[in-house]
Amino acid sequence: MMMMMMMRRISERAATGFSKNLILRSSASRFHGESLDSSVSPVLIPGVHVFHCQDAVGIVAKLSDCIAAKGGNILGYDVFVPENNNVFYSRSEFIFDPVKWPRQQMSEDFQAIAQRYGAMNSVVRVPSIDPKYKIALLLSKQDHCLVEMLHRWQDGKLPVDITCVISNHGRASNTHVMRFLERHGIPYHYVATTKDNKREDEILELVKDTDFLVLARYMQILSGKFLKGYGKDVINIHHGLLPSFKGGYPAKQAFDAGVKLIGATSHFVTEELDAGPIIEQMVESVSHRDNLRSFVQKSEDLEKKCLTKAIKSYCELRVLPYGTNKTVVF
Ligand SMILES: Nc1nc2c(c(=O)[nH]1)N[C@@H](CN(C=O)c1ccc(C(=O)N[C@@H](CCC(=O)O)C(=O)O)cc1)CN2
Repeated sequence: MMMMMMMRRISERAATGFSKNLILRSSASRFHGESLDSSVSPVLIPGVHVFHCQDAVGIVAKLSDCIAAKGGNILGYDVFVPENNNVFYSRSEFIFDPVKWPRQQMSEDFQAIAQRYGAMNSVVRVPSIDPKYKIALLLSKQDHCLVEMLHRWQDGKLPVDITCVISNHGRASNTHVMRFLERHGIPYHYVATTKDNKREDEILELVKDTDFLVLARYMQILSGKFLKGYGKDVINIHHGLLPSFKGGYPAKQAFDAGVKLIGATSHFVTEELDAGPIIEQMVESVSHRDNLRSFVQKSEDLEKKCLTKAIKSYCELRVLPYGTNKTVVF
């Protein structure tokens, strides 16, 4: 539900669009097919479109015609039509000339098809024109997930704007994390919580302008009131292979259970703890030679990779709600 609100919100924002016909050479490419005019070869930029509607004949044709009619060239096209379930999902990657297909017109063209098919989701993004997703990161005491996300963000692998970091634990200003945040102008908000006061209203105020939230080992259970008040997607990383070992200390639960596979799970946050739609999972073998310390270390390594992959997929419009508690991840 929340993710659909998020997708719809992005779609609304995209529709109000960015009509700047910027030609950004940094992420542009030259189409090496037959050029329409040998004197001027257009600078083409990438776009992504995801679509989810009731299944019907001709949707792919309609969507591909929409792109081709404006001179766009489809580079990749994923379609999913589950059996016994009359729905259609697609994700297309294309390049186009923003002079020939202005950003606002692109939104209107896809919106017209979405209306024709009564689409549940239709979201288009042009990464080099549209603003990056704004996110806030929430964490508690451990910061290995935060550090990984900051490093991936710094090397450009996470195309987001980190508006702030919020934690219910304070951190000394001379730590690596705090120095990094200060260097990059990312505010750190220490919001101490107690069992009786989770200070959710203050957190809501701090995150009101974000597009989605990331819980990077945030050890407080968010209330349904908070999730409804925020109204957009919240992504969590659980250092266990859900649905096994929900709740606290999953690595110890797994160790005590004598498992031979441990894992990490990134999922959407719902009111019920560790029960939201799964986005990404990663696993690693363990054996009798492992101890609790190596379980925890391996879990943390998986956790970091799983979370950043999930966030990247989400930003690339690869993740769509499917049924009541699943996802399609293209
Ligand atoms: N509404 C939701 N909130 C949160 C979710 C979620 O799925 N739905 N995920 C958690 C993260 N998490 C596991 O990944 C988790 C966090 C906290 C606990 C827990 O038992 N917390 C204790 C307090 C522990 C402490 O203060 O150190 C509690 O709240 O009583 C279990 C699992 C984030 N929030």
